[in-house]
Amino acid sequence: MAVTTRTPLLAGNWKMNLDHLQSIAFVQKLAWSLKDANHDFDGAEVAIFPPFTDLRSVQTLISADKLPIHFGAQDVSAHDSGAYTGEISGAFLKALDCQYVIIGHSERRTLHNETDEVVNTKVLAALKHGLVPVICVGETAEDLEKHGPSAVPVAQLKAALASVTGAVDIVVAYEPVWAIGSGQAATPEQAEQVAAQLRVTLRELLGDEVAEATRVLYGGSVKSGNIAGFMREPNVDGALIGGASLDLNEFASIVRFQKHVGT
Ligand SMILES: O=C(CO)COP(=O)(O)O
Repeated sequence: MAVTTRTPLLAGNWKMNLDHLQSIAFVQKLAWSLKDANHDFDGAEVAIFPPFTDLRSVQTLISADKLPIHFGAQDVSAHDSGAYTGEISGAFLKALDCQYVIIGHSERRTLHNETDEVVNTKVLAALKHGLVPVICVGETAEDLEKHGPSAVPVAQLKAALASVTGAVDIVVAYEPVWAIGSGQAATPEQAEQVAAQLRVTLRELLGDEVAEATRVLYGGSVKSGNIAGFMREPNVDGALIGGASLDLNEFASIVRFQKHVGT
């Protein structure tokens, strides 16, 4: 059996919370808190996804103080530039040192009618601009009842990766829609089952090497009280955390649950 060398990723999706001043205070306190706790930043990567208007402030702080915290945006335009009022180009995000961008979050799929095709064009745009897409997939409660746990997430991943080839750097986040913000997280076994299927899909589409290297995260009502269970699962390489990432102590506690790499 292959040994995993994937570095776990604990990522906070702030959604539409915290302005740029609040984000600066939060990132400073988070860095102090993790440093105080001797967090092994090489053993578990920490990333935050603030609103667009915070990114410049976060970039400046992280770069000036050399904080070992990664960051990304919550969305990206499928287009490079032009008459697209309100949209943000991947080139602009790259210029702000964003490493990641969340694509296809269920809130964008439902509130902004993002189809699988739109998600795919955004994934291609992210890769073109050197950003790592965090591709979100997940089934609704109705899908779960009708099609079982893996069918919809696997189909969404296949659609998101249309025309994607080669040794790409991507992250996949399995976020069951019924678990987001509901307080009702999936069980670690449920998350593992779907994560394993997503990895099989990655293997089919992009080959063994990419499938082995790609982090598959679980997201949906992750808290400090349930993170350990998810981190024990072999195919779950971290978490995408919403509500709990806005609470400094909660987020710091979640981040500190490290998975042993290389076993
Ligand atoms: O949507 C999520 C992260 O992207 C999960 O949100 P909650 O952790 O608030 O359930």
